[in-house]
Amino acid sequence: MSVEDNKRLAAEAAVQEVRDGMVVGLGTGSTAAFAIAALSHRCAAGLRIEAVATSEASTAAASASGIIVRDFADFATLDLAIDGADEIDSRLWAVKGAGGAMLREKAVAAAARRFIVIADGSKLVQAIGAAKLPVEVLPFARAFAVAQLENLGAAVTIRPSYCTDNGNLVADCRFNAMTDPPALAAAIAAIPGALGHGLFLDEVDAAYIAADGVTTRLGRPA
Ligand SMILES: O=C[C@H](O)[C@H](O)[C@H](O)COP(=O)(O)O
Repeated sequence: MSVEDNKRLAAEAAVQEVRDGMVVGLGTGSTAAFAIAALSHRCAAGLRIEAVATSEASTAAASASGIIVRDFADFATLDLAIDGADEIDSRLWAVKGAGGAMLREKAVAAAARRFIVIADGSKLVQAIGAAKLPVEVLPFARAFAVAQLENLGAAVTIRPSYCTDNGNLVADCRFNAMTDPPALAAAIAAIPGALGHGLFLDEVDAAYIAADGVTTRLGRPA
C-alpha cells in the first residue's frame, strides 16, 4: 500500500461519519483532497449536505466535484470537520499548516462539534514538534513578529514567494525541542501580528490513521 492509498483509506473512513443534513468543514491538502473526493461520491449517491472549505483550493475542488459549498462567514457552528495534519500524537495534539491554511483551518475546526484528523501512518508521532510550525504573519508586522518568534527559540524562515488566502505571510518555525506545546501556543498567540499558528491542541476529537492498508481510529467515537 502506498502513502497515497493510506491517505485515501483514512479519508474514506472519516467520510463515513457524515450524515444527511450535516454542515461539514472541508480541510486543505492532499489528504483532505481524498475526503473531498469521497464526499463527492457520497453526494452523487444521494447524500444531502452543505460544506464550508478552509481554502480557495478546497472550495474550488469541492464545488467542481458537485458539493454545495457555503461561505463559512455565515456559520457559527458546524456539525463535523475533516482535515489532514503534518504531525499528530496519541494525545491528539497536531501540527498543521504545511499548506499554509492553518488560520482558516483552526477557525473551522473550532467551530465544528466534532473535528477529525485524517492521515497516513507517517504523520503519527510519539510527540509533536519535529515538523516545522507555521505561523501566519501580518506583512505589516513581519520583522517584529519574526524577532518575537526567534525569542521563543525558533529558527524562522519566511516562506518564499508565498501569500496565504488571507493575504498574509507564513513564518515557518523550527524548534530544537518543543517541550511545552500549550505554553508555546499561548506565547505565539500573544504576539501582535502573529495571526494564527499550526498547533492544534484542543480541537481534535478523533483521528483516522491508515498504515499498511489498516485504518485505526484514535479518540472518541462519533
Ligand atoms: O495547510 C495545510 C494543512 O494543514 C494540511 O491539512 C496539512 O499540511 C496536511 O497536508 P497533507 O495532507 O497534504 O499532508
